[in-house]
Amino acid sequence: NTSPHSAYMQKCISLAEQSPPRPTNFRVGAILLSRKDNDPTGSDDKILSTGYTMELAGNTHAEQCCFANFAAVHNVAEDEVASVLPAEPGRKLIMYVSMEPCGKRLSGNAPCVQRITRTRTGGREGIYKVYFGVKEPGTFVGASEGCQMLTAAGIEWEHVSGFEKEILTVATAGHENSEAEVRAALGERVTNVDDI
Ligand SMILES: Nc1nc(=O)c(N)c(NC[C@H](O)[C@H](O)[C@H](O)COP(=O)(O)O)[nH]1
Ligand SMILES: [Zn+2]
Repeated sequence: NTSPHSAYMQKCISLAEQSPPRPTNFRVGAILLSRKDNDPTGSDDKILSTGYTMELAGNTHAEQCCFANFAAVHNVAEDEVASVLPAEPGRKLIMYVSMEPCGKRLSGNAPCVQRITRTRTGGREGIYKVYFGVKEPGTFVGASEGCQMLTAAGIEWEHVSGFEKEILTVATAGHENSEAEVRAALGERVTNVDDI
């Protein structure tokens, strides 16, 4: 039985490729889905929403757009998305993102970890686990703390390896010296995922 992670990571990369290149952020893609418990191949997955950086007007992140798109379909604002996310017994909400959700944003806008954590308000289970393809490089905020913040919020996360170079190349396409940045980020990649 094959794991579905690689296929979803490749889908996140194709989503990220739709993002307009900018020197001031990363091009990222995100998928929100509902997965049946004990379904390791994701054979019964239900895709709920997708998003990519700047898909929606303004300085928007992939995860933010993913939530906003779902919220819009259910006639609520993005910050109310928790109230319309499905909460079905025997199923979990899972997010795939090409890059580690941000814990801080230079713009000061709400970071995506906060948006993910917010899905758990009102006693709702919300997002259960986040899969990402690469840690956020230090370009904008230095050492990223997204996954530590997810852990602190009781949200599981997992690094899906094998796509780092591709994800970083897409993410930094609008940057001054994308190649050097990718090389540096790959160099700074921790050898032991547990050190992430
Ligand atoms: N996970 C993630 N998804 C995105 O869609 C995106 N653009 C980033 N990027 C993280 C980076 O840290 C911020 O883009 C900079 O900190 C600038 O902040 P703004 O984006 O202007 O709020 N990270
Ligand atoms: Zn973000």
